[in-house]
Amino acid sequence: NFGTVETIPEAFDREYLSPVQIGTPPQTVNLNFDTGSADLWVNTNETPENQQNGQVEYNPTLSSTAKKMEGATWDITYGDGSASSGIVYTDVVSIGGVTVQSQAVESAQQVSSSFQADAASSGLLGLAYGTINTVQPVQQKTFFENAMNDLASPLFTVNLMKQAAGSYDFGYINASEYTGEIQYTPVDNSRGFWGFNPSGFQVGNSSFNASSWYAIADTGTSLLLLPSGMVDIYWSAVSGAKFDALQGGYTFPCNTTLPSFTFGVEEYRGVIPGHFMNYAAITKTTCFGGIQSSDALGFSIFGDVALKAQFVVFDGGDNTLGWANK
Ligand SMILES: CCNC(=O)c1c(-c2ccccc2)csc1NC(=O)CNCCc1c[nH]c2ccccc12
Repeated sequence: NFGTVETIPEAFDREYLSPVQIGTPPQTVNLNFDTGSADLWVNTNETPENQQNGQVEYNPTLSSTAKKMEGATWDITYGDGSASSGIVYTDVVSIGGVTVQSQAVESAQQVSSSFQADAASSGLLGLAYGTINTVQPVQQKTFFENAMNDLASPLFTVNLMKQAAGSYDFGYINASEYTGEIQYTPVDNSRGFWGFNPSGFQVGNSSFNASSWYAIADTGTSLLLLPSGMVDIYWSAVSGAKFDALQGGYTFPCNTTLPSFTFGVEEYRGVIPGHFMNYAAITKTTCFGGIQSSDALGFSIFGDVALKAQFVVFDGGDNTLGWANK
């Protein structure tokens, strides 16, 4: 079978939320689909009231198909320092008509401040490899891993848009969502991520700089995080841009016209329009850049700033990533 679900951007395209049905009768919660992690966790009736800000909850006691996974716990800390933890149920989970009968649904008994403040998001739905799922003592599979063998094709596609509704498709490739040919490239999943090797980069209409490095395709990270050498070259082409240690990255005058950023995947060239690199206004006149350094991380992250310019196929059958412009 196959299915599609819309995904809606929050302010600044900071994150994208999609409706998910959990339990019997179905309870719909809006979750952040995250190809950079592998836990499906959600605010529930067990989440402390003082750690919530109006989020819609999943209540397993109201679901006839919910089963507590005795003795199971989860505890996740993301690179930005945010964290959550709790206990585990299994229940029926459906996305866009694709149903998994027994999906591990992780109930949050603790969420850190950035999640507490995020009123629109009821949690995350991990789409990375289950090898980094945090449930103990028995590690759990992601929704996609559980659904994969029943899908027409063992893949899902990501079509994020700038300040507009996009979609996650499961089990099929919708040719109307991209232009040209899809460039497939092998995935390095040794760290549990959808890792790949870009082949170089280009700022605006300048020459292409061939280079090979390791990056991950991560819908759960907002920005495009790249080696500082590339980031410095990009921002040196923007008059008035500067590294602002207080803001923790490059800022630039909001009224500047920004150059595009092109990345290579083998022979393919993915183009990110210049205006995608304006992440958010800090003041009336100063804006924060969408391209920032990944040096502190040790690897690059193609987050939403890059992904919203592309149509990306996440193929769990042959462990490849497919890239196309749109
Ligand atoms: C900024 C979020 N991204 C990360 O922390 C991250 C890092 C990472 C590692 C070190 C320093 C900064 C980032 C590596 S892979 C990676 N990707 C993920 O961890 C993907 N999941 C992010 C979930 C997430 C963390 N904080 C949020 C706040 C709002 C919505 C979603 C989130």
